[in-house]
Order: sequence, then C-alpha cells, then structure tokens
Amino acid sequence: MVSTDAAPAIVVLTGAGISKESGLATFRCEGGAWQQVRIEDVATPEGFSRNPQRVHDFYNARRAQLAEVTPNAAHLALAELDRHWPGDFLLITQNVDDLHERAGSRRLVNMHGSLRRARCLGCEAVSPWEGNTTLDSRCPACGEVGIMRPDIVWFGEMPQQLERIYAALGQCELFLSIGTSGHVYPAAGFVAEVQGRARTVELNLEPSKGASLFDEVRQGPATELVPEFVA
Ligand SMILES: CC(C)NC(=O)[C@H](Cc1c[nH]c2ccccc12)NC(=O)[C@H](CCCC/N=C(/NCCC(=O)O)S[C@H]1O[C@H](COP(=O)(O)OP(=O)(O)OC[C@H]2O[C@@H](n3cnc4c(N)ncnc43)[C@H](O)[C@@H]2O)[C@@H](O)[C@H]1O)NC(=O)OCc1ccccc1
Repeated sequence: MVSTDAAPAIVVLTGAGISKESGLATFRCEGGAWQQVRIEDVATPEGFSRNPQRVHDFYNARRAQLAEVTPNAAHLALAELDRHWPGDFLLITQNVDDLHERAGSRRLVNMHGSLRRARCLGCEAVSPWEGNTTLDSRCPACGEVGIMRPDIVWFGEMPQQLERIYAALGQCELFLSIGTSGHVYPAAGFVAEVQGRARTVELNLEPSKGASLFDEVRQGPATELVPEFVA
C-alpha cells in the first residue's frame, strides 16, 4: 500500500483505539476511562493540587494494567514500518501506555507523556518509573520527597515535543490517523495542518469528529486495517 520508491515523509498519529484490542479501555467509548472518572479530578493540574492521592491512584492503576497487556498486530505493523522505512517517519501517540515502545517503535513521540515516567516538581527531572508514585516518592535526581507526579500531560498543559511534531507535520506527504476520535487539541488539529499538502488517511472503528477532513477514511478494527495498509 505504501511504496518505498521516492519514500514520502510519513507522519502517523495514534489514539486509544489502537490499544483497545490489547485490552486497554479507550476514553469516550462505552465503559471508557472518562465514563468512570471526571477529567477535572484526575487529568488537570487543579485536580492534582486538590487531591494528589486520588490522581496517584488513578495513574498507578493504569500503570499496573500495563503488565497484563501486550502490543497487538497494529502496534507491530507500525514498528515494522518504522524499522524499514527509508524516508522520514514519525509516530506521534496520544496514548500514555508503552505498547508502541514494546512493539519496537523508535521514531516515536509520546505527546501526552507516559505512564513509564515520573517528574519532580522541584528539580523538574523526568525519571523512568516502574511501581507506584505516592505522596512520599523520592526524586531519583534531587532526592527530594513528596513532590513527584506522573509525567503525563494534563488538560491545560502543553503537550511534549511540539516543535519536533510541527516540524514533521510541516514536511509530511502521508498523514495516517489511527484509533482517535479527534476531540482533543492540538492533536485533533493536525489533519487540518497538513491538508492540501499531504495525502491524509484515517483508519478507525467509526468516523472521527474530523473524518470529513481526510482524503480517505477506512472503518474497522486497527489490528486488521493497519497491517493491511502498511503491507
Ligand atoms: C476536551 C477538549 C475539547 N479539550 C482540549 O482539547 C484541551 C483544550 C483545548 C486546547 N485547544 C483547544 C481548541 C479547541 C477546544 C479546546 C482546546 N486541550 C488541552 O488542554 C491540551 C492538552 C490535552 C492533553 C490532555 N491529556 C490527555 N491524555 C493524558 C492523560 C491521560 O491519558 O489520562 S488527552 C487523552 O484524551 C484523548 C482521548 O482521545 P482518543 O485517544 O481519541 O480516545 P477516544 O476514546 O476519544 O476515541 C477512541 C477512538 O478509537 C476508535 N476505536 C475504538 N476501538 C478501535 C479499534 N479496535 N480499532 C480502531 N479504532 C478504534 C473509536 O472509534 C474512537 O474514535 C487522547 O488525547 C488522550 O491522550 N493542552 C493545550 O491545549 O495546551 C495549550 C496549547 C497551546 C498551544 C499549542 C499547544 C497547546
């Protein structure tokens, strides 16, 4: 589907839908994460200052879940494409799970952070993090206690590596969006950013909010559509 001669520059954007078939709930679908909790309480800086234990519990539970899931055929197909693509390639994920990394993706940006990292509110150091973050976690860099937070981008906070993202969008010739509903910005605005300059394709279980902006929309489960598209 994607011919290597001339190797156009590719940008791929993924959302929660790509990890659904690995067993991780999405946000807005039936039984999704945002059905169970209020975004304001767990995914905003205000929610963290109001009740940090609540937020630690929310992300500790999601981090623990990672041990029960594995990358699926869609994650693996994108890692394969990254490994062999001779042209520019960037995979931008909104997901905070580690399934793209575990599938072998390397040219990857976690624009909303990762459950596998924690940040110190004192020295701002970002450290790899296995177990739980708690009210008395110690910063591996400055040794301070009690000022660690999950390295997750909350609503109202600036996404990570935006410069690298917009540089790649600025020269991409194929923009592929997978498993995202197109509700959250700035990610939901990327297709408009490349429209008219790049070929744009959406692979999603149901059309996203921005589906009309894409040249091509294919509906179906990511584990079927993605391997077929990159084959
Ligand atoms: C709700 C929305 C209206 N609000 C925003 O967008 C806000 C405010 C805002 C900014 N600009 C705007 C413009 C207009 C309106 C509002 C705004 N944005 C922000 O606050 C952002 C920060 C937002 C990040 C928040 N953190 C997340 N995640 C980490 C936390 C956590 O994970 O706990 S967002 C979180 O929700 C989003 C969920 O969306 P999806 O991943 O798409 O999941 P969803 O469940 O919605 O959909 C799943 C899809 O998959 C499909 N699917 C399901 N199963 C399958 C399957 N099997 N196969 C294929 N597809 C499938 C379904 O059909 C569905 O379409 C993801 O981004 C996810 O990361 N920061 C910011 O703007 O900073 C300033 C700034 C200024 C200038 C330039 C840049 C920035």
